[in-house]
Amino acid sequence: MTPRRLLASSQDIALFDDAATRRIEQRAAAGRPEHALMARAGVGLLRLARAIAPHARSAWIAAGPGNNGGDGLVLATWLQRAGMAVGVTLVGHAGRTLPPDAAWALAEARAAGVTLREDLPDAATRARIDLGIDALLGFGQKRAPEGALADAIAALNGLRGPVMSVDAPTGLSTATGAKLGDAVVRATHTLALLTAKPGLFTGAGREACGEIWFDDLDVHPADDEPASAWLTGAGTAAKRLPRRGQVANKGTFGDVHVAGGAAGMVGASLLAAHAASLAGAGRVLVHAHSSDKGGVLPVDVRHPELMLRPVAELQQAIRDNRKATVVAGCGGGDDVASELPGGLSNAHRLVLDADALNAIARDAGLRAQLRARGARGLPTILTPHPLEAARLLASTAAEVQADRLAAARRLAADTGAVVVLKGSGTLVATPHGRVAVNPSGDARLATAGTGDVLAGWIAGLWSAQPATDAVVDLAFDVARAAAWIHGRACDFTAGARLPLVAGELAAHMARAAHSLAD
Ligand SMILES: NC(=O)C1=CN([C@@H]2O[C@H](COP(=O)(O)OP(=O)(O)OC[C@H]3O[C@@H](n4cnc5c(N)ncnc54)[C@H](OP(=O)(O)O)[C@@H]3O)[C@@H](O)[C@H]2O)[C@@H](O)CC1
Ligand SMILES: Nc1ncnc2c1ncn2[C@@H]1O[C@H](COP(=O)(O)OP(=O)(O)O)[C@@H](O)[C@H]1O
Ligand SMILES: [K+]
Repeated sequence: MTPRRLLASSQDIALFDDAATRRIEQRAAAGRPEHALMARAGVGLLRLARAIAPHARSAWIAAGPGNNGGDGLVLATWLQRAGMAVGVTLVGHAGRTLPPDAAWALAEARAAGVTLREDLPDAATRARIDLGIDALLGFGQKRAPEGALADAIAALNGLRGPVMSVDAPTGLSTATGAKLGDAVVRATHTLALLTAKPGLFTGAGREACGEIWFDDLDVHPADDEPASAWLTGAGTAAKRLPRRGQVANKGTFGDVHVAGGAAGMVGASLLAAHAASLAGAGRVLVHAHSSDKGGVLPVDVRHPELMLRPVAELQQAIRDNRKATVVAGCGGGDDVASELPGGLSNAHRLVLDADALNAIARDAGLRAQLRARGARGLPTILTPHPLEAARLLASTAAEVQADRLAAARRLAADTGAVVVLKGSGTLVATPHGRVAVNPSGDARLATAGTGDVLAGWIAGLWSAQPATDAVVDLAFDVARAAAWIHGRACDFTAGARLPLVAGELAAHMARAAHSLAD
């Protein structure tokens, strides 16, 4: 297999944590001649290096003390043989015994006449480098790079041309996507080797990696090892597009009730409601708290299909329609708390966002009710951003971000709900520990109200699904599909520099969904 780009995959991609990658590496090495895997890694690196810098005449490789450095040395040998001016800085080698594969790669580089040094290239030399290679540390890194490693990272980040990270950017945890310290390589391209690792796709990973490519070294890792997590592919989102059969009527696609919209925040509930209707719901009813206080419009004139109803009608409506989907908390304020006991007991499908999550974080009784729902087979999807997740976990946003996968898994297990942990590389986790990482979207979504649109889209898409699959599987799929379309909407805007305004997001999501159906 030649290296391939991962972020635009149609299929889900298996991700493997460090322990699983280690097992895969050991099994693969045992069945091959000595150094064959590392030699094969060098071929993949050469192919991508040629693709990203086809006219490069000089390359600088920063090679660390382990097998990641070994991969870089194999690449250095190939580039040297191809006639390129190649310089290698060996970082952290002094006083260490190299692992056998890396020692072999060093001997090969030396034999090929590669210039090996221990100091960094000076400024004048750096200005002439066409391609930088970060082969300092890969998935063996567990602590912050310091000293000579940090200096080499700074030198790589100061290059004017492309920088390719071997397997992972140095300074990034391949397991969690968190920065290990202050020094992190900011690559233009990263080639994941052998396995795709979750940390590349979430938290600080995307920013550090640049374009992410993958070469499985012909090992097919998923054959013998269960995936630790999955990267969502377009096919998963396409699979959940509602089918609108010829004889369907609006009842086929269900009702969504939106509970939220405190004074000054009515827009949040309308954003969610509009998204729910575009995503597929048959009818959408908005119960905004401010309407009871005389503050709401009798109609959303831009979206007159939305039915604006008093809050007082919500509980009865949920009891009367046992198939309704409820989304609570968007622009909720404190008032939404009073709707939660009834919603948690009776809503057939429940999406909880923003202030509904904050209310549950404050109230042990509501938390117990949430868990009891799951035990009764009633599915819930929670859509926290990191701070809301931290409140539910009695933790801090920084702790959540330090290991987003663990936080999402723990919250899902604690609550019995499917958890959508938002942010760069949104995660979707089930109570039994399944995790999907969303590859679409970028910081154009970092504007007020885009989370309300996501919650509403989830509810609308869910409402339109027939109840054929197991409840948790369906909730997991719907959340993954909605997150994928939400991110994909970025590609339907005018350009990369301007934000995606929440009021226009659902229409862009509809375009993204249509492009999937084509
Ligand atoms: N074998 C093969 O055939 C294949 C290998 N492959 C390649 O191997 C890479 C993994 O290699 P690896 O296990 O040797 O770990 P690597 O990331 O090079 O780190 C080296 C050592 O550095 C140390 N260290 C860590 N952090 C540090 C810090 N902050 N500051 C200072 N030191 C630090 C730490 O050792 P410690 O000091 O903890 O004893 C660590 O063990 C993988 O990413 C891929 O590129 C693949 O191509 C598949 C084929
Ligand atoms: N840098 C980013 N990359 C990808 N998605 C992002 C980024 N920043 C924000 N988002 C997405 O935008 C949405 C913001 O939601 P949220 O934080 O709840 O804001 P709000 O409450 O204002 O709606 C989430 O879906 C989040 O995943
Ligand atoms: K690296």
